Amino acid sequence: MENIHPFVQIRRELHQIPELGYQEFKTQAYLLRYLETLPQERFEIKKWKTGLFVKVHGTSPKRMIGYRTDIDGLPIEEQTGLPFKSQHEGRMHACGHDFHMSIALGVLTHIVHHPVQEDILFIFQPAEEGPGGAEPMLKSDIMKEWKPELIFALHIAPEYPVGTIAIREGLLFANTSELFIDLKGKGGHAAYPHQTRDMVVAASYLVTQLQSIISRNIDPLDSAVITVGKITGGTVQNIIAETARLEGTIRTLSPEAMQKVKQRIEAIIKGISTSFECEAVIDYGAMYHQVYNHAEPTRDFIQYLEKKEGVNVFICKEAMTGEDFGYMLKEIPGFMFWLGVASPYGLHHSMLNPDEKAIEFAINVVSEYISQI
Ligand SMILES: CC(=O)N[C@@H](CCC[C@H](N)C(=O)O)C(=O)O
Repeated sequence: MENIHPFVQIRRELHQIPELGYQEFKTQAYLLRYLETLPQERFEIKKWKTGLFVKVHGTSPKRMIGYRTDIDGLPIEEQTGLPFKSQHEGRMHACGHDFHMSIALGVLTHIVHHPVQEDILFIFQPAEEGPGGAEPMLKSDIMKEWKPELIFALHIAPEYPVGTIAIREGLLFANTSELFIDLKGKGGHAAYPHQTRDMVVAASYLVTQLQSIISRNIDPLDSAVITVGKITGGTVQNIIAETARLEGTIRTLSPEAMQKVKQRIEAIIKGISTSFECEAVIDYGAMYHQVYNHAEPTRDFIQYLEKKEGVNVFICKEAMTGEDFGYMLKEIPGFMFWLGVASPYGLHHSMLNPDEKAIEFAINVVSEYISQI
């Protein structure tokens, strides 16, 4: 029989029950059940919506250190065919939050059994993929009372091998904003387009015009992304569509570029509604502040990693991914890093299959880092 590492087993169990933001009821119950198996006098738990705060007591605390993990899954139908694949139809841990949680539980367990001087606050945060849990958790009464002086988090990185930690001082992840555009024209018979205002055609022009913002309005030495991930519209093949909806996301390397992109989107939408005689409504949904690693704690962490055997530290470029952990770093000094998990398929892919050896590696690296702070 295969000898499975206990936190790999936990990852596999969590992998089977992915839930969307603020619906993480089974996940929260799973985490609580696990915490019941540990010596209760060593920590305090406070529930926050579908998330949790767990404060592990230090031996003679002078400050509190925060370690945050996200807990939600994505609306993706898993295609890995793994024996422990998602049991929730149309839901998948395709961004590694199952890894993040099992690593956090592994570190928490280590700290419970090997007490450290400082109080350690484990933050199990819902809704990272949207609509965002970090900002409201930060503003909660619990975090006013339990406010760490240093905070950090990790994210799995399919493109790096196990053993690699990628990090940089300053900007790590982009500013993000969701983007929803509803178009309303006039439907009708497919054979009489002149009597209608076709929103499939309007939406098609709109998608290509949006891309011109990136190529013509953003400084080529700066960077921005507009991705339209979903288009819906119309009812059947021989009826002209009265409505269409675009769902997407905007990514920029600076808050200023985000403002510029939004101004241009609004100008383009005005043009579309004039030329296609339609109504157009924009909703920006959830916005995430950039993830900006503070210099001193990042340098300290890199120095710690460089001394540690078996760790390959890679100073990476910034990425256009978003993370609402950026809100926590806006208020509290700290950092985020990428953890190599060597998967041929990337984040948000239905075949994502990270190498589970990264779990034990990360538990060891993070536990030891906390122990030596
Ligand atoms: C690490 C990661 O993949 N994060 C997500 C965050 C999504 C924020 C929001 N729903 C948006 O799409 O703007 C990402 O897609 O980068």
